[in-house]
Amino acid sequence: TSLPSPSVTGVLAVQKQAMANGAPGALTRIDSGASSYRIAVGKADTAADTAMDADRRFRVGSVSKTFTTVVLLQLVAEGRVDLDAPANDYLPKPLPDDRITVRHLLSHRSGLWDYTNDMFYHTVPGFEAVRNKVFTFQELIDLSTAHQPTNQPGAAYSYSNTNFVVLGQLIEHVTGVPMATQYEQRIFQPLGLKNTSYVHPQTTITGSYARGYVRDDDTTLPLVDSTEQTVSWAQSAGAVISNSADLNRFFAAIVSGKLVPQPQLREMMSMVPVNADGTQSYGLGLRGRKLSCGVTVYGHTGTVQGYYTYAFTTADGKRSMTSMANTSNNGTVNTVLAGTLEAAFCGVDPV
Ligand SMILES: C[C@@H](NC(=O)[C@@H](C)NC(=O)CCCC[C@H](NC(=O)C[NH3+])C(=O)[O-])C(=O)O
Repeated sequence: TSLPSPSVTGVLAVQKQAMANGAPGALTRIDSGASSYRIAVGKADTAADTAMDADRRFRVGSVSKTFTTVVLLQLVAEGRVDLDAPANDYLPKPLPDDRITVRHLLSHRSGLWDYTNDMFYHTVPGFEAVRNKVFTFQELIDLSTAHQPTNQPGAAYSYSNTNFVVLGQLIEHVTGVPMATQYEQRIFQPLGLKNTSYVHPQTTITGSYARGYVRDDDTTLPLVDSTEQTVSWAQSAGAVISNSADLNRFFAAIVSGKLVPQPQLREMMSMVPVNADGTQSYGLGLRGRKLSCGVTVYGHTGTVQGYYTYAFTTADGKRSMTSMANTSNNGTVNTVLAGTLEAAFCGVDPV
């Protein structure tokens, strides 16, 4: 199916609206066949008054979950992990419920409590308390299992960072190889993702990058520069650094079968609706969004202190889009930024 041409004016309008609602800057890159569009507004560094540009690196937050999923599904294809086996078969310390399977973790159906609900109840104090901390996977899992589950295993979709922290621990326990090496050898190097890295627990972003600014719960206070942090509170659930070109290439490679063999890709892209009107769905470490022009795009969103990300591609990988606004704890900006999907894939110009 041929898509409408991307609307550059539509992307620009959405990015300006994001700035009007408090984002210091925003960027979008669209790759469509042989054409690339790079659109940026505002500032990458407000103190230095540096302009944003679409090639800058940033923290991708939960888009990291798809990187972790690719590693896991490669292990499934290698016969080293069974999707429907109890996760406890592969963990150093058992989860409280033996009925939680690997698939439950990948599809956010385990019921494991999301420890970030407590950790970031107060946004800036919560962030300041952990920004230089280094956690083990087990410490994060223990924070979660101190709470009752949100649902019986498999009974409901309940998004939780804990699921992908458990998957990081599972991958390291099964292979004896750290996540950083897994990402590097199985994804970054084979795809030539030169602007993508996993430097946990280092706090700095190398190369050309955008600084991120988290908004205080008291919105009258100035934004807090949240660029330097370990992201140890998320790790395999949110600590990857990348840029728009690399994320576009990553998602196009996934749906084109370049990273995950067909049998596992089919599992990954078996989407379950997660909202009332069915426009949003979740597969295995993958979000689906049905847009106004009838096309469904596949990818992931990300929220980490200072950065909102949308990274999606068409089912055939022929058109990909990544957009980022360098603020967070600002629901309006997050919602407004989703408009880049309509502009990029449906040619919608909101003005
Ligand atoms: C939802 C998103 N999830 C992620 O990207 C994961 C890694 N991030 C979170 O769970 C949010 C952590 C708090 C952010 C903080 N918020 C607060 O502290 C709220 N009190 C902030 O906005 O910076 C996704 O999957 O798309």
